[in-house]
Amino acid sequence: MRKIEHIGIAVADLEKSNELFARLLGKAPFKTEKVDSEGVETSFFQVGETKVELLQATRPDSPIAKYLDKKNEGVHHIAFDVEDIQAEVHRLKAAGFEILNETPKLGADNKLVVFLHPRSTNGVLVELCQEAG
Ligand SMILES: CC[C@@H](C(=O)O)C(=O)SCCNC(=O)CCNC(=O)[C@H](O)C(C)(C)COP(=O)(O)OP(=O)(O)OC[C@H]1O[C@@H](n2cnc3c(N)ncnc32)[C@H](O)[C@@H]1OP(=O)(O)O
Ligand SMILES: [Co+2]
Repeated sequence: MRKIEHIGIAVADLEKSNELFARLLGKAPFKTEKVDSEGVETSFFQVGETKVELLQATRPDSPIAKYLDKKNEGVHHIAFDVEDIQAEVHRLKAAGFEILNETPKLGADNKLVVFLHPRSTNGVLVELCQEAG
């Protein structure tokens, strides 16, 4: 794991949260992107070497909609940048972590992504990211 690639924040209203985070960080998001496979619309703010990813649900069965049904807006996941995502999946599986998708899927910002179940990571949803190339 090389660095924190992004921190994912679940929000109810992306437009309002974009304004709030733009005021907080003193800059506009550098991109917005819909990821239909996850049922989310995202926006990204660059903060030094890492990013803040805001996520709004686009449909009721999205993980973000389900999360906000139970919890408040706030930190939803931490994403780590990895050099070889398949090697990390094998390493983490052997170390006893619960991998949610062993086959990496295409996420936002041209990244291949894998998630670890929060029940195996002290209650924190962990995402692994590798540049898709
Ligand atoms: C934009 C693409 C991508 C990127 O490129 O960056 C993204 O970031 S997409 C982000 C959205 N996608 C995901 O989150 C995919 C992975 N998540 C999942 O597969 C599911 O959300 C889950 C983690 C398996 C939970 O789903 P499910 O079991 O159906 O939900 P429950 O509501 O029943 O929760 C079970 C259990 O897990 C706790 N939980 C759920 N989400 C989180 C979370 N984000 N952080 C911490 N804990 C979480 C939930 O509270 C339940 O706990 P208990 O009540 O104690 O059982
Ligand atoms: Co993410």
